[in-house]
Amino acid sequence: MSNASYRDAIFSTPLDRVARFSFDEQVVACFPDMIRRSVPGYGQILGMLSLIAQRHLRHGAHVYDLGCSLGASGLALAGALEPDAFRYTGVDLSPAMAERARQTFSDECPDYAMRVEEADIRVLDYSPSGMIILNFTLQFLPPADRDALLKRLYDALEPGGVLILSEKTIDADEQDNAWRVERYHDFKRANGYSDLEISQKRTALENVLIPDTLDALHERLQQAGFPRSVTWFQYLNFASVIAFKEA
Ligand SMILES: C[S@@+](CC[C@H](N)C(=O)[O-])C[C@H]1O[C@@H](n2cnc3c(N)ncnc32)[C@H](O)[C@@H]1O
Ligand SMILES: O=C(O)C(=O)C[C@]1(C(=O)O)C=C[C@@H](O)C=C1
Repeated sequence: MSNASYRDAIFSTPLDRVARFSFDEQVVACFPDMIRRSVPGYGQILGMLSLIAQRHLRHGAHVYDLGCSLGASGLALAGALEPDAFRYTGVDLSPAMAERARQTFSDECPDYAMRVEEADIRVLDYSPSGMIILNFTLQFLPPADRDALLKRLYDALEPGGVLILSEKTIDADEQDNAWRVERYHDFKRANGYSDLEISQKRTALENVLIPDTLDALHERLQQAGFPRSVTWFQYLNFASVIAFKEA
């Protein structure tokens, strides 16, 4: 597959039937553009990952990036840390994503220990890790599967390890939620998406991306065993949380 990246125009023409959103070849081909124009603060979240790693990661520790897509988090870490500072495993269920992430790492950071596994993160046999990144992935799992996964990740973390959980969120208050969603649509319009694209993408994501409230995310983390979790980033209906395992 080519490593070229295209502008996201998937929902730009009227579709008779909008199919359920999936991470297929068409999405892979424009994913960097799609996520940058669709997730408020995406670049800032990536930039902060390496600063968090510098503070919390033991030298040479293992890092998981679950639902790694094209490996943007891994590239951000490799861009800021020395090759012996960490070992990285990206995991993605989409064959097209995993294949391209693998290619990107061998092209862009051949001196770093970067692996990509094509697997379902719900059934993976986890190795001990110092840091686990779940960037906009938990939201795509059926809600009933989320607590069990977080518990397994807590168990896989070494003492003092951290989990970074970034998600699209929903507000419990209907009026607050409506305001955030409307401003999010303004954000998308300002990034060049038309009303048609916004509306068809919304339909495609229905029952595929099921957001939790920020409170529910903290609750899930606590249930999983984490004694402490902190919201370190929020921009409209997108947020990132860090959860700490006891040292
Ligand atoms: C929004 S993308 C993640 C973006 C990526 N973390 C980043 O920062 O660029 C969600 C990814 O999760 C993957 N995914 C969804 N369900 C999965 C599962 N059960 N196991 C592994 N990967 C999964 C999808 O294939 C997709 O690539
Ligand atoms: O476009 C949207 O409405 C989104 O929710 C953005 C979002 C996400 O949050 O994961 C949805 C699908 C793509 O993976 C990229 C970004």
